Amino acid sequence: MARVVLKGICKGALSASGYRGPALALSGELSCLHLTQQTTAEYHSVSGAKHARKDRLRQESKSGTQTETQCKFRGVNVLREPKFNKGTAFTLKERQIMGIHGLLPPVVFTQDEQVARVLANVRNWDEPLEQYIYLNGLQDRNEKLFYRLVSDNIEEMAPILYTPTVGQACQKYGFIFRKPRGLFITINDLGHVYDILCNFPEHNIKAVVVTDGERILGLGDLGAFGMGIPVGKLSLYTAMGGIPPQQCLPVVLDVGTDNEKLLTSRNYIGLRHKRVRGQRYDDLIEEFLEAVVRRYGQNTLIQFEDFANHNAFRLLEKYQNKYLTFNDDIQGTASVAVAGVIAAMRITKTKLSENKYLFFGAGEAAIGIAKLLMMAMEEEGVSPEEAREKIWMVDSRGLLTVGRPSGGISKEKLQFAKDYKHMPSLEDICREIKPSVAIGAAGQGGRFTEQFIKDMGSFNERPIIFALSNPTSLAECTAEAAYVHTEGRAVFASGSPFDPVSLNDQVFYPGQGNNAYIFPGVALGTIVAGVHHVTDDMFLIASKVLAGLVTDADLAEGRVYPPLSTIREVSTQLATKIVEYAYDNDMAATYPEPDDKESFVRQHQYSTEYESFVPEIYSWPGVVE
Ligand SMILES: NC(=O)C1=CN([C@@H]2O[C@H](COP(=O)(O)OP(=O)(O)OC[C@H]3O[C@@H](n4cnc5c(N)ncnc54)[C@H](OP(=O)(O)O)[C@@H]3O)[C@@H](O)[C@H]2O)C=CC1
Ligand SMILES: CC(=O)C(=O)O
Ligand SMILES: [Mg+2]
Repeated sequence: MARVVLKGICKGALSASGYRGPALALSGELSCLHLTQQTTAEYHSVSGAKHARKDRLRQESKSGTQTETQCKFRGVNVLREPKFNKGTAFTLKERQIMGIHGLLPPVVFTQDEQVARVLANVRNWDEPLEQYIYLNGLQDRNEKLFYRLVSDNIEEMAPILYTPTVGQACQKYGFIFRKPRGLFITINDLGHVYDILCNFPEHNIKAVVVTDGERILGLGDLGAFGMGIPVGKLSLYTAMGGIPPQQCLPVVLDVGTDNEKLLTSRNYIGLRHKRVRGQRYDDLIEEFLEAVVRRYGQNTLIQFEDFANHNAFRLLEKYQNKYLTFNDDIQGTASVAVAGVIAAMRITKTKLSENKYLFFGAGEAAIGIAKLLMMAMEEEGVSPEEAREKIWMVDSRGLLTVGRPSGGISKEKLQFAKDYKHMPSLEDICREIKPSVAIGAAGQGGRFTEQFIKDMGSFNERPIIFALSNPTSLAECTAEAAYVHTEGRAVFASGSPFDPVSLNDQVFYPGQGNNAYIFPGVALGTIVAGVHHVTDDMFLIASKVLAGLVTDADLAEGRVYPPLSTIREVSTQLATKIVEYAYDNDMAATYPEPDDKESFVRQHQYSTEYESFVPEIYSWPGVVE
């Protein structure tokens, strides 16, 4: 059996310089030591002894830039492992070397040809949910092809993998469940959470998205079915932000559900009891966070997603300075909405502080937006009191007022409560306040009625109307309604995508005011810089960068966000600014500080290009194939 010490192993991936890795058997027991091209994608921040060892190993190798992945798969297992499988794109030589010759049809396709085929397949399905299932299957078979398809066709794929279809997928998660993805950690696992994390096959996790499933989009408590959300968000981490999929971990914390329909459904896949609340719930959260840090290091980003209001705010307050964590529904949403408003100011030619804001909804999204708006207004030079005065909020009981007759008011709401008469009707409030900006985030579909929109149009030359609730069915109004009832004068954005609207020979392109414009970039920036915690400043920076990327041509078409097709570049720019901010403010733990932050960010991004599995030895002089 021929054994060689390889200098370079992966054709095209390694220069032949200086590698002193393990010997590679070239005969029957071939184990392919595969060095990926995510060269500097390992972080120098401390993330456990194991990773420190890897870092040392890497520094010792002269190239100093190679990540190594021990690929123990050969034979049919190569085809079964989505991160290595190339399907019909394996070359003849690779098929022979890896013992898969004959297991595939003889044709060898390029990745481009494969993309054309899978795209046609997606389009062949009539129903978005069928397309979702097909895409999940592809992700489970051939990860690079999946991400290439999604990244190259993001405007078409995002509504399938994300809102609105992901909402439908969550509602039917038990029915469409094929193969597990991520970790299901239950309240019964208290005391053993770390052990469960150790069961996850990937070891270099940098980003966790976690939900307890209690407020999935605007669809309410979906319990363990909520897993579709972390899975979908993390697909966007990769497709939109370029964070490698092997560094991403979706988690559902299953503490039960209060959704009676699910509790009695045969298809329900979670714990069949009411939600556990109180101390045991808090213990699970605490143990989970500690276990993540113990397993993957302090600089692991943990995104809280779709927790119910009563937990979201208090958990954010409790943990935001202790862990590298943020709440996407509060902070990510705030950032994208404020970006949209900043961009819209170029249309209305006003300052933020010259506007009056009416929020329909006073929950995570609305309060988060209002607080960030205040920060942005204060940067314009107004006092906190003056900024606060501009903000009016409506919840399920009507206008937020200090003197509410019963039930009190939460501390988050109190800061925006007005000393004003009780007013229950949104339309009446709108007519009384005469806002220039209306932001819907109440999960109550259609509540921006024709009258409401017309009223907004009567007070303002260019009314700003954001219907941010998800999924589409819960949007406060459609794009068409916003444009039609204002004769095309509305500046409109929505949380879920709407098609362009033609009106009087003009086409309007509604913006998608969704936190997906923010979380992939902010996550990428915080991870690569190795920051200890995420600050509100970072979200305001992200707002300003995002708004700055909106061109005059975008605005002329009615867009207050850059086209989604540019999202990878948007995320890269966001991440670059976050990295710059982190170094400028002594928050970065990744050393040495890179001179060129943008290329530093780009070096960490995932490539969907297939790599060769042909050991470089085959190109050495004198080696007979
Ligand atoms: N576009 C985006 O990126 C995002 C969109 N969202 C969407 O925003 C919506 C709300 O999410 P979130 O803020 O987290 O949820 P919360 O549960 O925290 O807040 C919902 C708010 O809506 C209010 N509300 C409910 N029913 C009514 C009603 N009939 N009239 C007036 N107000 C009402 C609630 O009032 P009360 O306080 O009295 O209960 C509460 O203040 C969801 O649809 C979600 O999908 C969320 C995050 C991101
Ligand atoms: C977009 C999002 O995070 C939500 O609707 O909850
Ligand atoms: Mg959410």
